[in-house]
Amino acid sequence: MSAATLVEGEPRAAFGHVRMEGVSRRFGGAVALDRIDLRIEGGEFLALLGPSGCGKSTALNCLAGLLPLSDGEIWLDDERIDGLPPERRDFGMVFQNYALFPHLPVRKNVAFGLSVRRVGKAEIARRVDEALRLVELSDHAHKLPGQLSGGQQQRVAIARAVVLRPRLVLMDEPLSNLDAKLRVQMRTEIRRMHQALGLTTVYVTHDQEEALALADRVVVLRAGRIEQAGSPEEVYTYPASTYIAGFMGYRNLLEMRVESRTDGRITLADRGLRLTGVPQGEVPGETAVAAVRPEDFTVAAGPGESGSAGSAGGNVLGVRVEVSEFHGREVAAEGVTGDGQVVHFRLPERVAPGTRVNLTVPAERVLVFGGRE
Ligand SMILES: Nc1ncnc2c1ncn2[C@@H]1O[C@H](COP(=O)(O)OP(=O)(O)OP(=O)(O)O)[C@@H](O)[C@H]1O
Repeated sequence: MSAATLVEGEPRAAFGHVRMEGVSRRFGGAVALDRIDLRIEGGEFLALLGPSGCGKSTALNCLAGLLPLSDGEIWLDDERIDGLPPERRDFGMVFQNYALFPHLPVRKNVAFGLSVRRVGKAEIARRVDEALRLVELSDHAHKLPGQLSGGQQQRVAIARAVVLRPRLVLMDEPLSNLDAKLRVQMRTEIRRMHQALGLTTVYVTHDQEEALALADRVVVLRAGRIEQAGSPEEVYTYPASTYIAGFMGYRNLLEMRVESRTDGRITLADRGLRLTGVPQGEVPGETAVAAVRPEDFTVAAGPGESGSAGSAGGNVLGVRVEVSEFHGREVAAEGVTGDGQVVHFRLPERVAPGTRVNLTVPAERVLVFGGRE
């Protein structure tokens, strides 16, 4: 199989791990990365996730050697590498803008790095053939980049990086210029290729779905610091803060007064709403934030009042539907409580604005955080 022969005779990961230790990067007075400690295991697929400006690209560029560090060190096993120029790190980069040579055909674009490294002609031909087969572009080898679609160009960029058998592949939002359908297709291809080649990969994205789908481990950055790191399942199920919860689909972040605490549960009340949920860590203050995913609300059958015990053994909220949007398999809805609190939820079908519904959500699906951060 082409994917296997591309790394024939080589270990799946050419090192044990890469470590960033206390890495900071400042631009003038602005701190883009603030004392990052991160260990990337050989063979793993790690996603750096966060909103625009949180420091993702800076972290990647520091790893690549394109940006010098303001503080800290980068190690590859026992070798300190932060002083090495990019070409001596032996890492491959894939950017969102492909950065292909427009005047060179696909084949020469992919061969370029090998020619620079003075690899023999026969060896170049063999490895380029394999890389093109891997990204399913063998039939397009003689075209110029301008004659290819965006997705095909991005596949050339990926082939060009992996053909060098880099120790680490660094990808900076490689799919962000593609349309939604192609993005999902390419995502699967990148995952498949990682499974076949086992190349250690660091992948920067602001798209939580992409990070969760691709990565073995997700590292969420906030203002230059690591806010949470864990498997996709961990970060999705147990977000460490309201910031992460907001990223992981907890669209309802309701700041409310703490009313009572009983063993393992906490009840919040405000604006005609009462919600009982599970505290996430310490919740010491008089106010807290209840985080609920829209899809965790279900529409209750009978009439009820906000705060009464629902059949789900949890919470009941009465809301007036303001907007309901058809999304194919489901209807996304926005409603308000009697006291004007906006709530996002799902409906089985579209309803007229003004319709009153009762929503229930079990207490286990309500995460309570110590405050909006
Ligand atoms: N060359 C630079 N000069 C000055 N400030 C910079 C420079 N590069 C980045 N920054 C600042 O550092 C911070 C982090 O930027 P970075 O590009 O790493 O964020 P990002 O998370 O990758 O964002 P995006 O998703 O928008 O690319 C931002 O506040 C940014 O304005």
